Amino acid sequence: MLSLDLTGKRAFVAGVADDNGYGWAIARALAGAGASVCVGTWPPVLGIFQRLREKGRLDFSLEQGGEWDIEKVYPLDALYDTLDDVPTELADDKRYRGVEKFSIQEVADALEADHGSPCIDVLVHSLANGPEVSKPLVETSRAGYLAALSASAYSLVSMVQRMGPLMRPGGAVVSLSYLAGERVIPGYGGGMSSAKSALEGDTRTLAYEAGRRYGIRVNTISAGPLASRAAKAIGSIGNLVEYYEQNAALPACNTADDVGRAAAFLCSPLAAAITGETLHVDMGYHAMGMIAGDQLTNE
Ligand SMILES: NC(=O)c1ccc[n+]([C@@H]2O[C@H](COP(=O)([O-])OP(=O)(O)OC[C@H]3O[C@@H](n4cnc5c(N)ncnc54)[C@H](O)[C@@H]3O)[C@@H](O)[C@H]2O)c1
Repeated sequence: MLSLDLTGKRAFVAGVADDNGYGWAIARALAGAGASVCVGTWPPVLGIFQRLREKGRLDFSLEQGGEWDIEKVYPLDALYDTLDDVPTELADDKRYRGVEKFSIQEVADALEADHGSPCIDVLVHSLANGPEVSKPLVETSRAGYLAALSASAYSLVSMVQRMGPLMRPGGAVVSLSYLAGERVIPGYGGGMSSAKSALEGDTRTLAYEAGRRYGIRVNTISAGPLASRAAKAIGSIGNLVEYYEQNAALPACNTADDVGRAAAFLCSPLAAAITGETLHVDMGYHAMGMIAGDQLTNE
């Protein structure tokens, strides 16, 4: 039988702060396939994530039964490449108090110090941030647009640049994109649609460059809507889920675990020839050119 086996592999999943989002579902699927999983958590939500974990409020169950656990949580703010990029004002920000070594390079150094080099087989980028996401693009400020691109797209480039050297040949990178990068989704503003376009374009270029340099693959998953903490902050996510349930090719909305399993496949040897790809995991919604009428669904 073909098996999706990641035994003996280590994954670093950036963008995990609760058990609702895509990052968690991907971590769970990777662990279910046998990988050991480290996560990167944004400092402002690190304390709450650690408290949830200590109090046993995170669902560590595996789909096939049994439980998994996180190998190590690393604080990570993907806006900053090195310690020199961290603004001094952050020292006074109580959300960052007591948290150190959270720039991308410092996390790469910490991974190397903990596990040696090379030490990573799977690198997951499951994070995004756009301070003006609720503003239409046409009303977005330059600062808001660039902040969205910096947190949500350049962060992938920086992670591959700084963690690629820690990856074993045959390894794989996966990020999370959204249909707004290629089609108009009203309400997904603030330059976030531009950030997803950049993420998908960069996936192709990085597939070539990191493929030649480190022998790794780089893909992105364009996922359907999920009521994660980040998506709830944007609002109207419930309507979007309902819209997919009515109008996707398969009339349903994908689950977080659907995306988790697809990511685990992309990171496994089963996908050894797949790189530079944007894989839609959205019940085929992306393929629709016109929404389905009842007469078609009832046939
Ligand atoms: N939820 C959806 O409907 C949907 C659809 C398609 C794609 N996505 C993408 O999936 C990915 C994960 O999002 P999610 O919806 O699962 O929400 P989520 O809230 O679970 O994950 C987003 C994570 O990004 C982290 N983050 C924000 N700014 C950061 C920074 N500067 N440095 C490090 N981490 C930072 C947050 O703390 C959070 O843990 C994102 O790229 C998102 O755009 C989400």
